[in-house]
Amino acid sequence: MKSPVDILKAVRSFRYAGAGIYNLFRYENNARIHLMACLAVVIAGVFFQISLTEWMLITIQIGLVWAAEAFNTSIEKLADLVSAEYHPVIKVVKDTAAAGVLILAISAVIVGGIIFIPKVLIWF
Ligand SMILES: Nc1ncnc2c1ncn2[C@@H]1O[C@H](COP(=O)(O)OP(=O)(O)OP(=O)(O)O)[C@@H](O)[C@H]1O
Repeated sequence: MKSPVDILKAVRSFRYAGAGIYNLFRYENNARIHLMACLAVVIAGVFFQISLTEWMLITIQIGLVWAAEAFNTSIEKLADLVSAEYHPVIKVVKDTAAAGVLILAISAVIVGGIIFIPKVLIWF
């Protein structure tokens, strides 16, 4: 009887996704900026000993921004393949995909501000 779950296929999918993550941080400038911002937030989280709930909120925000960056990069690559020349529709496609990243990045900054600003203000 054929197994209902193809483990090898799942492992291969993980490998492909891993290659995607590697390419994202290796070649995409914005993804590297988000990686550095993430490291800064994790260091700040450890320094200020933030709560479990705050860690969960920050983890969700980081995941959302990275996922948006991955989708944005994927759309950009596909758009470049579809039309290397300037095209007004490609402009809308790329600008809208970038807007998705920006919206989630702003939300991450707001959440980070709500968590960290009161902790910094205690010093003053
Ligand atoms: N083929 C195109 N047709 C129309 N506008 C384009 C085209 N390529 C890029 N653009 C415009 O330039 C902007 C930047 O596009 P680009 O692909 O260089 O993205 P990027 O964010 O600089 O990413 P990367 O540096 O990773 O390639 C787009 O948001 C869009 O406004």
